Amino acid sequence: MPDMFQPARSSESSLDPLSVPLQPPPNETEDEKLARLEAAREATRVSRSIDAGLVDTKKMLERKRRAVKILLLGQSESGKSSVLRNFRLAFTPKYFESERLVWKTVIQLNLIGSVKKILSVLQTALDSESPSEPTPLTSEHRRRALSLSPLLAFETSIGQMIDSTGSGGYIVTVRPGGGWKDKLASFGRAASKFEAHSPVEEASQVTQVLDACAAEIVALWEDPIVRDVLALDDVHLEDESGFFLDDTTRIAALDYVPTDRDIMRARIRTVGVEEHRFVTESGFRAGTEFFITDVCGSSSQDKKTNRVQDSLQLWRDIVSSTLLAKTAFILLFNKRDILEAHIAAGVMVKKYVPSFGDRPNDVPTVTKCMQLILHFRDKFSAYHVRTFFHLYTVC
Ligand SMILES: Nc1nc2c(ncn2[C@@H]2O[C@H](COP(=O)(O)OP(=O)(O)OP(=O)(O)O)[C@@H](O)[C@H]2O)c(=O)[nH]1
Ligand SMILES: [Mg+2]
Repeated sequence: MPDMFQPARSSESSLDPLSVPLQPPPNETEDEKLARLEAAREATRVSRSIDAGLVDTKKMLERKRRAVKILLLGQSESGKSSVLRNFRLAFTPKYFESERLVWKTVIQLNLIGSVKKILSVLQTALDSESPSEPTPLTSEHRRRALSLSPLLAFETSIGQMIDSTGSGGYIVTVRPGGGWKDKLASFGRAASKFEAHSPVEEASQVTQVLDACAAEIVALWEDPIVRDVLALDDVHLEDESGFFLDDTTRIAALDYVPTDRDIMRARIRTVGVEEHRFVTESGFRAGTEFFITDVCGSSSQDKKTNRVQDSLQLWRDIVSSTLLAKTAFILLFNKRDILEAHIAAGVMVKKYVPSFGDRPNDVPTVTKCMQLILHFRDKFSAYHVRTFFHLYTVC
């Protein structure tokens, strides 16, 4: 038996070290030989596919290096995913069109979510009724709530189908990745034949039940007693995102197809991080490759902190990051239409931004006066010198 601890002889040391284990064993049978050769072929195939994967990865990284990369940041509900949606409408219209039916289901779910919220407030009011505190709700309200209850089951079943995380309260919340869109796409697709309990059948049922319930939903939402009960509970659905109750008749129609505007107003909460890669189909520099990363936003747990302060804090955190020292920033002052509506309703900006002071409380002053921008810019330039754009937008 050879001594394994003896140094190899010089003639052996020049051998390829792999050649020894790869040599056929002595007394190899024909079957063993075939198996060995097959294993070698398989190993070569795997090795080549790894090489091809490495080449693809290298190409992808090179493409990514040259592509436009955008990271969307902002607090929850600030409109990050809407910016992405707007972007796709403008620069990848064919893709946007292909997703229209996906958004139909999201909008239907938004509408059902609002109904669910109203019914929950009414239920609480009915449950807490006492002789000393009678509720203005009547047996007719009970009947209406009962007649609308089948709608709520759809929210659960569609949520399960798209693997909704369910943590968004009345808002659809999906896991990262496009999986939910693929499921909703098959869900919303029209089909002449469908299997029992298939997504298509369920989609058709949601549309039919919504159509059948439309008059009841409209009556519920337009009922002054219901509005009073909601207001007493400080529930203002019309100020919430994904609000479609004023459009019930149109959305619940059997032949409803969402408009671009509807799609922009739809609300679905992002969780985790999603990277979207696409090549622009039209517009400025068509053919440009983009990687846009959309992340879930967070909101301050402190209810006393208003959203402007929350955004400012987030902005400070971002601009002070040394990792982003050389990154160009685009600061979007979106939801300009909401600002206009709030100012028209008499909301005083200085209540939320004390440094706004006693300037005229009108839209041109708020948007044009650079107080907010300068505030942001000061915070911005205090840390680093880099490219900075700001835009006012409406989704
Ligand atoms: N009126 C109005 N609504 C807007 C505008 N931009 C966004 N929204 C609405 O605001 C809601 C929230 O927008 P999203 O894009 O889902 O917000 P997000 O930042 O992605 O939120 P998370 O995914 O929770 O982090 C949606 O219902 C949008 O339709 C705007 O300019 N005007
Ligand atoms: Mg989002």
